[in-house]
Amino acid sequence: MSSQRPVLKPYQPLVVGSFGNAESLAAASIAEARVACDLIEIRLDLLDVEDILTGSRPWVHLEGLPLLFTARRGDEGGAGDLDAGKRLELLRASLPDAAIIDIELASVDVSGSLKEELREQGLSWVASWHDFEGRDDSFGRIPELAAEAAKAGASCFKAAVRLHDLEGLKKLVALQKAGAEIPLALMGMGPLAPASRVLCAQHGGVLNYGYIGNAPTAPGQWSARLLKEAIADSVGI
Ligand SMILES: O=C1C[C@@](O)(C(=O)O)C[C@@H](O)[C@@H]1O
Repeated sequence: MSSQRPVLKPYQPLVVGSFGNAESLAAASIAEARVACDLIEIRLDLLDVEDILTGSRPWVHLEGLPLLFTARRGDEGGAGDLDAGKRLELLRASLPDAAIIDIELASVDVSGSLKEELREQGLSWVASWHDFEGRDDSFGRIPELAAEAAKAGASCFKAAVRLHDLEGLKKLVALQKAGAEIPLALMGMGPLAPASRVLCAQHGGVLNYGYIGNAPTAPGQWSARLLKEAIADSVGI
């Protein structure tokens, strides 16, 4: 299976449906997923890693929707604290089914050989970055991190930042509106996450994450179906 590849363009907000556990992935139907999202994120770190490395493909029933594969590192919210070697092995195992790959900006240095394989296969990758604490300096860093992602060859820069107040929300939306040299996907986490996700989609956010099933993959995430409806109702207003 090699799924169709999404085209990332500002002002065409795509909704990404993610699964917080193996049960939610197993229970999802392609019909339900098509209603909820435009592409699916498979969080490899949240699944049975050894099974996947020995050939299991628990996402195969979702064939037909573009699949984005992520093997999240522990210090950016990943489960199991997988080392770089394991995360690379997981991503490699997913390549035949992948439409796009997620690599943390902080993992780019150890992902050289994978990046080379992606290039050979014409697969693009999203550079991601997370701040689960919501540090004061995060907003100021986003433009330089996006520039770094562009320089490393990413086709999109995605950052998720915990928001503490309305000022933070405004700063995040202003950054999304300003854009970057590559497509940008900003999103808040925490109680202000839902508001931030609709506003960022309205202001050019290309990838907008929600969950399918019974467990979010980030604090404050909407269900993908509701997020898709909210974005469809509000983009262009
Ligand atoms: O990087 C992201 C974004 C995310 O952290 C969110 O905030 O919705 C959810 C993760 O599953 C995904 O890999």
